[in-house]
Amino acid sequence: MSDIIYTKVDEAPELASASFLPIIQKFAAAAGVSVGTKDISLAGRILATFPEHLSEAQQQSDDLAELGRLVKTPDANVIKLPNISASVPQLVAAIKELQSQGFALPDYPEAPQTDAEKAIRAKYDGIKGSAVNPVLREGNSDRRAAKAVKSFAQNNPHRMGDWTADSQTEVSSMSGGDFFSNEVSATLSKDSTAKIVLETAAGETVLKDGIAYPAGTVVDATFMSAAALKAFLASEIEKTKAAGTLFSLHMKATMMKVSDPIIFGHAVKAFLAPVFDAHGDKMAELGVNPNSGLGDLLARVEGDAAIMADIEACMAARPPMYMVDSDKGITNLHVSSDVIIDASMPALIRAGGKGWGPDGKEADTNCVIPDNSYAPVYDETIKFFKENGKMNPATAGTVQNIGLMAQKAEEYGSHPTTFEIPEAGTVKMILDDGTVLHSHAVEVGDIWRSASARKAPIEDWVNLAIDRQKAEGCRAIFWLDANRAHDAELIAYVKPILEAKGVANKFEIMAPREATRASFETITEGKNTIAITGNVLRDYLTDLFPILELATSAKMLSIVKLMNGGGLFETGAGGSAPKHVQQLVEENHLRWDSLGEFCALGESLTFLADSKGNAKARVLGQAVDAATQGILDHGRSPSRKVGEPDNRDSHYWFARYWAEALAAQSDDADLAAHFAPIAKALAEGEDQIVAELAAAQGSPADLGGYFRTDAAKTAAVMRSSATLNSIIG
Ligand SMILES: NC(=O)C1=CN([C@@H]2O[C@H](COP(=O)(O)OP(=O)(O)OC[C@H]3O[C@@H](n4cnc5c(N)ncnc54)[C@H](OP(=O)(O)O)[C@@H]3O)[C@@H](O)[C@H]2O)C=CC1
Ligand SMILES: O=C(O)CCC(=O)C(=O)O
Ligand SMILES: [Mg+2]
Repeated sequence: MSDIIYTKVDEAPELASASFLPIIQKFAAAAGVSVGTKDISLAGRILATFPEHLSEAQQQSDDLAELGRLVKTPDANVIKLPNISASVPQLVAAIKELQSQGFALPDYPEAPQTDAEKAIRAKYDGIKGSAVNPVLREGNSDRRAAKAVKSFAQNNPHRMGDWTADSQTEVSSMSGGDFFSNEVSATLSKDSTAKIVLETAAGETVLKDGIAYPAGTVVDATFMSAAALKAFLASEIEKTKAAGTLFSLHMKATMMKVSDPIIFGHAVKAFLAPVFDAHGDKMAELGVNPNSGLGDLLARVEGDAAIMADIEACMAARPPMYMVDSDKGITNLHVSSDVIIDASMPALIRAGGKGWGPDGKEADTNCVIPDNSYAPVYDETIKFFKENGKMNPATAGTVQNIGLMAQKAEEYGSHPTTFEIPEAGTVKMILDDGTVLHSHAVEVGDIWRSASARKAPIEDWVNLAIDRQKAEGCRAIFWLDANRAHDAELIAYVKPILEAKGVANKFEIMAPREATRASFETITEGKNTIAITGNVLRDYLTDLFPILELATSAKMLSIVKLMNGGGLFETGAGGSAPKHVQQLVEENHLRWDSLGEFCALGESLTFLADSKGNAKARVLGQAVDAATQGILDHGRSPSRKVGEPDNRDSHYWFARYWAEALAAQSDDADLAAHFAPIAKALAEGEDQIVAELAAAQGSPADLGGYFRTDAAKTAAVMRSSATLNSIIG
């Protein structure tokens, strides 16, 4: 195994790797540090899942499984780039592309009938949604802006949209019947095995059996009422129409891959209710599944003039929708993975509460977030900005995050225990000693789920928070709601640990809404605070605050201190930026900023130095930090516009600053001597390299694929300076 594993992913970050990884490998090799790759891309994971359909030469190892084992060992040192968490339409598109490239993969069975089809479907469903992060995240999360990155953002503040008190933008959530209001929770006093059953008039169905929980696990159960959700969505559509705002729905269909596509499907059905009423049977015949989105629906019914006419009439009568791409007519409801709440809400808030309408213009927006568990964070943020005006990134302090994440904590681990209820009855969660832990009366269509958080991760999370607060000395708040069942169980863990360590006075505990306001008040005063949160808020807040403070979460330091001693270094806190690929393909400009990769690389090398006593790795790591600082100080980050320096230029500058820092240091004479001529060659080649990189821009780029690009073509595009390549090798 290599000293450091750099993950092979998808889309923009993977394109960036084609340019950056050769530089990393070349520099690391000089210090005897090996940097290998493991493929966790969507295409790679599909290929690894179906060896029996592929020729021997086409077969691929299951790198994700291998990494899943590695992260449970103290040897893990993994740099994890963002990967696609695929919705069904993305998965289907990836399968199609691979088939066209000669891989005889089975189609995705939309409606599996035979056992063989069901088996294929089950395999594909394992690849769907957030299938990578939960496997690798065997530790809790520490996300923050590195000091250099934060001060750069303060000195070079990004543009923020204006917030006015009369903005009509709002967050709308259900008044009851949601996951929040139905939640019950208990902490298990001993090791237990549980089963989940549905009791109906006809008898008992086992939904899930043999769920093993160690003592101390916090086990929740809750459900969302389908009837309440339907009534809510119908009334929100009417309310939006009356208000003259844009209708928008914000979900996390990738990480909540079972529950949220169902809720998304309800919204598609509600928006097109008259069409489903008139043509429901015909649409079902055509294979329409509302959970797959409006995009898939339109593709299936486009040959039917009557349905199409009714859709057009219905859309005309509905409020205008918040658009993903108004030029291409892609709405919020086209694909469930297009609008992902952690990125979409902060972007809208940063823009002054504006979404893009079908006319391509900005407008106030009704942000529908059905469940109340976390919606108050966005609601309170919007209220705060309406009262106080937009935030000033030049003076604002920072909100760091310590997130409970390990071992599939909380909702993000709930997929195997989430069910769309087939028949009215009672769902019971029963322990092996006969105790009925939880029980809910449910109706057909309700979405019932159980989530859990284990004792060891919870304790590790509290201790991580104590360490972080000690290091920062700033305000620190546990975002826990004493009135929410799950949070009350967590508070019962948190308080005794803080007291035992004598640090209770350094921490506050507040419900998410109050914590949101307190945090904005704190950073508005230019001070810092630490948000200590559960898994979902970890995800939401590490986009919300960075996007407001730094313009993007891509620049964040994102460390996962693995519970068995290894290190996982995520690059940034955002995603794989599909729009950036589009731009590269159209005009050969990649605006992806690799600052997240730079930060992660520095941390990974330092971790290697600490964990393996590797002194050369420390020197390399310190030089990475100097290079990152150089990128910021000299404004070498990519520009958004074609013809201006892009991602490739930033890698040239990074290599140069890195080599210069290595040549200049005196801790390791061998490394200094090795890098002096490289630094010289990079400096002398500047004009040539910059010109070669600039010359490549402006015309379409051929990558030979989207989900599985052609390695040679991608390298040709991303390594377009022969002069730089000859220095890097
Ligand atoms: N950790 C992970 O593996 C994660 C994976 N994802 C996956 O990523 C995909 C896309 O997710 P999405 O929600 O659209 O969010 P993204 O974070 O990919 O993109 C949102 C926007 O943020 C900006 N942005 C993001 N990263 C960078 C960067 N490095 N440099 C410059 N700008 C950046 C871009 O703005 P602009 O267009 O204005 O340039 C981009 O369009 C999905 O498949 C999702 O599942 C999402 C989150 C985390
Ligand atoms: O795994 C995913 O799909 C998204 C992860 C994410 O958004 C995050 O961790 O911030
Ligand atoms: Mg996120």
